[in-house]
Amino acid sequence: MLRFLDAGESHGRGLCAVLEGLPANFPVNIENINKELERRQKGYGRGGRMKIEKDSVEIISGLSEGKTTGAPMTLLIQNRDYENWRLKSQEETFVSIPRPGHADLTGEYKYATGNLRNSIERSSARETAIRTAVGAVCKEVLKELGVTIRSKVQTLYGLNDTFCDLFDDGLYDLIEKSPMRVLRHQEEFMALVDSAKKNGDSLGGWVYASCEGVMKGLGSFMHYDRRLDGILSGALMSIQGVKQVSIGNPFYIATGAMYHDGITYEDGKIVRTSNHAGGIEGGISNGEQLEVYCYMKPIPSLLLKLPSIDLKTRKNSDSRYERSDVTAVVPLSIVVEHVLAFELLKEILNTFSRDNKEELLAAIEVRKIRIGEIYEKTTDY
Ligand SMILES: Cc1cc2nc3c(=O)[nH]c(=O)nc-3n(C[C@H](O)[C@H](O)[C@H](O)COP(=O)(O)O)c2cc1C
Ligand SMILES: C=C(O[C@@H]1CC(C(=O)O)=C[C@@H](OP(=O)(O)O)[C@H]1O)C(=O)O
Repeated sequence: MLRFLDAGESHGRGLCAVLEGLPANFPVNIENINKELERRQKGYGRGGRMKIEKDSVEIISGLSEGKTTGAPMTLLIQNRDYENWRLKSQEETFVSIPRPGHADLTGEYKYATGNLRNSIERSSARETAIRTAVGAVCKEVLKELGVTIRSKVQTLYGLNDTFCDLFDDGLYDLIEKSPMRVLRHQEEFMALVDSAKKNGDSLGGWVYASCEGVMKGLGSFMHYDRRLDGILSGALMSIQGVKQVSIGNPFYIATGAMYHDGITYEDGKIVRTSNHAGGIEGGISNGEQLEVYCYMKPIPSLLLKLPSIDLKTRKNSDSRYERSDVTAVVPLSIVVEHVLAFELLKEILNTFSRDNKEELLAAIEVRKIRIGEIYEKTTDY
């Protein structure tokens, strides 16, 4: 079974992960992983931290001559900001006023360390850097299996009536117009971020990701915890700030006749007439493009004051601000890709369960041949 654990605090020495269960003989190019880490750091609306960090991964186990060996893989990312934090005094880093929407208060309810900084450090989305590195390794394997993943920002600050594509490389295409509001250009995205920043406010929004080449038959309806839609949405919901996940377009409200994807034969092959299901039916992948949408709430660190409390004085207080992103929808889209990469590879290995590249490719091939044979033979269904 493919699994990983990660560790590390936002301003500690760094982040690390141990990824176990990779089949042997898959090439892993560290440059490709670093490119993904760089993509995750970009995006208009990021705060000062991203000017300090320049993420790159060190892989200290699990690779030989650039290929997986089947051994556990250990990944490390250093925090450059550690140099600025390590000499800070306890008073400087002490926090007793929780930010509404962040993990400051709930973490203290649970761990009771007496300093909210401890919750802030581990709950931070800094952790998504190492999750992206893990997912980038999985992407390397998926590439060999013919699976590719892309993402884009769908809309800013959660307005369901704006449907735009904002790719992290800056391309911006309108895919559907709304009479209410249309974000036409990247400049408009930037203007919205600038205005939120000026007002001391923050923004959330929707991102979209698609996976091509996903083989039919991942996941299962045999038990609730094996359903692919449940597995993917649980993992995506675990990303810091994500509050809604949809398999298929959540904005497409339609009747059954409009919604459900027809099944037809074309040249002896089963073909779907549309893909509103987003690639999963009955908890199992149907071989269509896998399409997911995630909504991120607005960033909780705001200059604008919200009601809060001071746990030290036990009095009401304005909320406190600390250095922050205004919006993180662009990096979120990259994180979503990598969370999907890990989960998809895990499900592929759960389904085809092989220990090396050659046997895994052969097992996938057997399934494809078998499905092809059924299509040819079974004209009666
Ligand atoms: C890539 C990324 C960057 C983020 N940057 C910030 C930030 O700078 N400031 C902040 O307060 N929250 C930021 N967040 C969101 C918080 O981490 C998140 O709201 C918090 O962990 C609580 O989320 P939850 O209620 O979904 O667990 C970021 C999230 C992501 C995915
Ligand atoms: C460090 C990252 O994101 C951080 C996530 C985050 C939060 O509260 O979640 C708060 C900010 O950190 P800082 O308090 O150091 O400015 C973001 O920069 C990153 O994405 O690598």
